[in-house]
Amino acid sequence: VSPSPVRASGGRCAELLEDLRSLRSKRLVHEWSAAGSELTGYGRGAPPPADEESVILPPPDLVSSGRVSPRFAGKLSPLGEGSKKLPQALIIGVKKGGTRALLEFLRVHPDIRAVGAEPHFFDRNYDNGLEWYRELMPKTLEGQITMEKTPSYFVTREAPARISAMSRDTKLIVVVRDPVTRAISDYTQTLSKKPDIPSFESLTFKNRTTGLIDTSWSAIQIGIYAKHLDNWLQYFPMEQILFVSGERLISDPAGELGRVQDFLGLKRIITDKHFYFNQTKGFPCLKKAEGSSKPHCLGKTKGRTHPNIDPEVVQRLRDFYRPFNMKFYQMTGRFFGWDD
Ligand SMILES: Nc1ncnc2c1ncn2[C@@H]1O[C@H](COP(=O)(O)OS(=O)(=O)O)[C@@H](OP(=O)(O)O)[C@H]1O
Repeated sequence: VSPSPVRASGGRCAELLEDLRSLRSKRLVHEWSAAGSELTGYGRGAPPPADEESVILPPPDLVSSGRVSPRFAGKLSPLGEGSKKLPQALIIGVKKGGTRALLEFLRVHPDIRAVGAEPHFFDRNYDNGLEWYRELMPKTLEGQITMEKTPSYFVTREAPARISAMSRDTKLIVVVRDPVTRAISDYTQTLSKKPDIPSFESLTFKNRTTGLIDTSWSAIQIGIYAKHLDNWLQYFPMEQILFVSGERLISDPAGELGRVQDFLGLKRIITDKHFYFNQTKGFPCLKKAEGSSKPHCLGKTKGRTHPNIDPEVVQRLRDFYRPFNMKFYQMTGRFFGWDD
């Protein structure tokens, strides 16, 4: 399924609407199994690759005319009441940090309404305009928070200014994960789509003999969190950014969700009662997913087995990231424990 928007024109509308209907039902099937999202333009010097889930954006002209069913935007209130609002909170990153898990867990909260797919508005689709973006949102009632997640925002240079122009009060959430594991996870995702890419070890180095790391490789670049955060701090105060530990989101999901609910000013409704540890999956899962009474784990693209990486290369990467991690702990006032 192509992640790029399709444009409708004149007489082709009915046909396109039909296509969209079928694409949307595919998206719904894929929502939790999250099969989509794979990387394009992967390579040295290329911008950080796409990482979205199964993204199917409705065509801008259909969205603005209000003719597209709001199903893209997630659940409606039972009577279809409320109005679409621009998001007050965003999960901006990081890619492979655990952003899908966080969003799906948050959606259990009755005061949160979220878009299922990644809109990529503040990076790829900004030219479509804020009205286009607002149309993608689910309807909310008074007091409910509208959210979306697009992990590439964290590394998009223009994103802080654009989000601040939408609203200086936007609350930002970043799920961070050990940058070395994150890089391997990122590589694993690419490898699953393109089995012929070079080894992780060879992509890591500019020059293996001198041990010079290739920081232009997006898998490495994304993990220099302190550098990216600097860019956000030009536009947002630290109090408006919450950092969620990707590791703790797995070992103590209720604990991290407690912090997120506090940050969003919500009652702590999501608690340890909502989770169980699924032995087969090896991850926490929801006892009941939003709008369902059945247990739910994330799909098979979440929690993949990583290939074994040469331990010397892993160590070299640990040494590379250490000073950036220290800086990041200092900036955020939170110790994430990646360098023990
Ligand atoms: N509960 C639960 N279930 C399954 N997976 C979980 C969960 N919590 C966190 N994770 C971790 O989320 C990692 C994928 O991160 P993202 O969802 O941010 O990826 S993406 O950027 O949207 O592609 C994914 O990375 P990999 O393990 O490398 O596949 C998981 O480790």
